[in-house]
Amino acid sequence: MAFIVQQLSFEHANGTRALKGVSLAAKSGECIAIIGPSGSGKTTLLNMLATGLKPTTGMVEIDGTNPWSASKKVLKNLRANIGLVHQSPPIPSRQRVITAILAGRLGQWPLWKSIVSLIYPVDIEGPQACLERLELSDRLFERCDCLSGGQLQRVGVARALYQAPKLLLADEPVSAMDPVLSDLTIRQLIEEAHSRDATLLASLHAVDIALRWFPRIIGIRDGEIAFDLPASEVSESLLKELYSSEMGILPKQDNLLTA
Ligand SMILES: Nc1ncnc2c1ncn2[C@@H]1O[C@H](COP(=O)(O)OP(=O)(O)OP(=O)(O)O)[C@@H](O)[C@H]1O
Repeated sequence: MAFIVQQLSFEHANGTRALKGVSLAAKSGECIAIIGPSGSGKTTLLNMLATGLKPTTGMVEIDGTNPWSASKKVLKNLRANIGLVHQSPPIPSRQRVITAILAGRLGQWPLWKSIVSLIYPVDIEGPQACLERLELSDRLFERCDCLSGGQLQRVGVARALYQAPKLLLADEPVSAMDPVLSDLTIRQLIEEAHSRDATLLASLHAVDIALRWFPRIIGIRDGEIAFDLPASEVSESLLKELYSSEMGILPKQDNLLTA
């Protein structure tokens, strides 16, 4: 699902300007990584595309629709086609893994089915298949508060795979995983996007993973786009500039590529 944002700005209630005039566009089926220092605005941008935050100024258009001037019905349909993987999945701790994954389709099901799914699993094979892709199928009936941080993140990814959205947004989806599982999980997200011509936009602190898997890289710093380039054109000096501290301290290349 294509999207366009133009001159997008967002100011938090306390006056922090998290985004300052961001413009970018993505086509259906594109896979894009957003990288940048902590606090640069990555989560804010993803939340705006997920229609969870309304821009202070600027325009968002997803699949040709401005969510903030759309009717309730259109907005509901749009949201059912947008999946957001949170860095810390907002899953009630006592919930079972299967229920958490089924919740991915709450926006697509009629009300009665959504309510039943919270009490009784209305589908077992679907969630199981999503967990298998992430090597977690043995945890289908486990309670979420019995999982590690990295396992819980994979449940959040499984929920998005089960939802099968046309716009897949992922906010630091592998930050709690080891390198092997991080690679596996990102590969699954990319394959999912390719198989359904869905657009994938993922924020990542692991620059090596971003460069390895994503053809297009957007660098964001202090609420502004620093670069938007094919991965092959993201140079060491661009990365050093992106991550250099306000104090002028430059990161070592080794640190960037193993973040
Ligand atoms: N609820 C909030 N109230 C006020 N300021 C906020 C709020 N949430 C985030 N911010 C500020 O907005 C800016 C952008 O934050 P954001 O979470 O988008 O950055 P990020 O790039 O995702 O950071 P990280 O990599 O650490 O997750 C930061 O300066 C942050 O302190």
